Amino acid sequence: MAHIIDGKAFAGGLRERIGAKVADLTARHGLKPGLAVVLVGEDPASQVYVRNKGEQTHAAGMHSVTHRLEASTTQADLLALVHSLNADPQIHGILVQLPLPAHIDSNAVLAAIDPNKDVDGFHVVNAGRLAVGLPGMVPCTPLGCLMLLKDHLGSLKGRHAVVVGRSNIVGKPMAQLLLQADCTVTIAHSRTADLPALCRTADILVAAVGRPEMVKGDWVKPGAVVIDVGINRVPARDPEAAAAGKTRLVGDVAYEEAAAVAGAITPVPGGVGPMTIAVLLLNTLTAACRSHGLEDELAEFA
Ligand SMILES: Nc1nc2c(c(=O)[nH]1)N[C@@H](CN(C=O)c1ccc(C(=O)N[C@@H](CCC(=O)O)C(=O)O)cc1)CN2
Repeated sequence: MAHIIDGKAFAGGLRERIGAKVADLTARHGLKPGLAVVLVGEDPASQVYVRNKGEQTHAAGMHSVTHRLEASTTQADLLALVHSLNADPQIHGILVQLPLPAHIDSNAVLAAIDPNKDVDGFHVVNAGRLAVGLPGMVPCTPLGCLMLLKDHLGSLKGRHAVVVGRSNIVGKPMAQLLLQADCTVTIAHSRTADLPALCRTADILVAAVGRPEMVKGDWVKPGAVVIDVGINRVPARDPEAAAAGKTRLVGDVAYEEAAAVAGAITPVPGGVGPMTIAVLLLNTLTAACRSHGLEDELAEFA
């Protein structure tokens, strides 16, 4: 049976270290990192994530501001808010929660965020910095996955990593990070020929496709490390509960089957998910330190 990679525990430890660093920075330099989160509309999952972001930012001793806007907010009003946050010296990180309502062009909004305050790492300038190996803001979920992998494996050098999924916010940055860590990287997707056979060649298999339990146990090479980025809500197992509308969370990996073959695996929930917000705090700390020429303070998080 595979080792279970406990992302929840790792994220808790990381948040504690960030909190200690924030207290230290505030005492020595009067610097209090500030994060602004913008939510448009009432998507229930987004409301939970945004509330958690606010609570965890506050718990880490940071300045936390949440802007909750109505679903009917115009793109022009949202852009005006982003511009005002870009100009606010108390705000070092800006995050616009996705998805945005359909009438808003997400790319236009992400492009309006100052790249140095783009703690999501979604701005094209940060995607470019990552691609060419320059310091920038790195998307939270892939960076969290990399941290879990390094914590479990140590060096990733020479390993074959297969990333299933080619999104701009997970698949592509994940592949870039694995490449920087000296992996041999293959990006696969729904049109990849014989996906199961390709996955079976992976020492590190990252599933980020958004399809419940798509990656089966016989897609996993014995001993491989499986990182499940998926968060899918499906009907509860119990038919009565399902009929009553109860749901459960599953990843993109058929967990039981894969855990029987893998060397290590992240569960859902409790694996990659909690890393997303912990790394958001780290990115906010990073943005704050860089804005004050205090990059050296970040050495312990490298
Ligand atoms: N602007 C952004 N929007 C979205 C992002 C993002 O990184 N930036 N990611 C996701 C949602 N997300 C954070 O925003 C997020 C998703 C999941 C978790 C998490 O801790 N998941 C738990 C389970 C939670 C549950 O019970 O529902 C887990 O996997 O253990 C945190 C943050 C989309 N939008």
